[in-house]
Amino acid sequence: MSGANDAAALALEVRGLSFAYAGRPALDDVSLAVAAGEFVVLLGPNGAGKTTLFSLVTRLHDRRRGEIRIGGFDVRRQSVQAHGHIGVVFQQPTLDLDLSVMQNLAYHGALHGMGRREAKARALAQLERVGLHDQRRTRVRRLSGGQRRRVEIARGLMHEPRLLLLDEPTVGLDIASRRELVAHAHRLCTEAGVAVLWATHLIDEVRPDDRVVVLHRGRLLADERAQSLPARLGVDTLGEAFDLLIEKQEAACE
Ligand SMILES: Nc1ncnc2c1ncn2[C@@H]1O[C@H](COP(=O)(O)OP(=O)(O)OP(=O)(O)O)[C@@H](O)[C@H]1O
Repeated sequence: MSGANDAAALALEVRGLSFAYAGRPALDDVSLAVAAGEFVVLLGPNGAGKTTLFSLVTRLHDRRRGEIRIGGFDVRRQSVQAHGHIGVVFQQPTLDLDLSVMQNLAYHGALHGMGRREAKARALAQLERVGLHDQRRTRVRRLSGGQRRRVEIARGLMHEPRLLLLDEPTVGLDIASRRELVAHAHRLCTEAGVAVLWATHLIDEVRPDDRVVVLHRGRLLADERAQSLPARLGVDTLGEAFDLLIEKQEAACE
């Protein structure tokens, strides 16, 4: 199939990506690949460029340098195929609070060209997966923050994407809800084969086995297993390793 080249095994491939807001660089020569079914943490402090990267992958912004492929498809030249393979949970919640859970999901299904019956079946399946089947008739306004996030994940998976992007999905949630959401995202990879790129600034969301990609001031500073990073940098914890990488980058920019 055209576009499904050697990179087809990769859910996401970003090569040499650079982007600036009105001349101010936000991403500088970023390259990164996420394999099918892989869980990757994109770790960076506020302003690192995480949301900008997601905006370029989803084509909210397009004036950039570099290459982006989703499931082997180029996001510019094969936009329909590429974006058919992607689900997104944005940093800012985007559910309609006055509609029920099911109505929100049905709306998403219609946007993706699903018939009503198909949309309903897919929505119910995803709600079952996130444990919100019983809440399907509840207005979103009445759900907790954690439940709303899970509705957004269910919505993002209705069209069965190969890649799910989550941009700081735990903002505003309590510790138990955060932990549950992280566990859920890992299950999506192992049980459903979805590749997940999880953007966060919170070190405690990273598990030792996770591959962690550190981004700061638009540059990739590390890309390796979380457990190997501290030893490589001669420190004890991932938090210290993260601080050290940021300090070095700050010093280099001065
Ligand atoms: N619309 C915009 N116009 C101008 N500059 C922007 C815009 N959006 C982001 N920036 C700048 O680009 C840089 C990267 O921001 P971005 O939002 O991508 O970072 P982030 O890692 O997602 O941060 P956060 O965790 O705070 O969301 C920052 O310096 C930010 O000020």
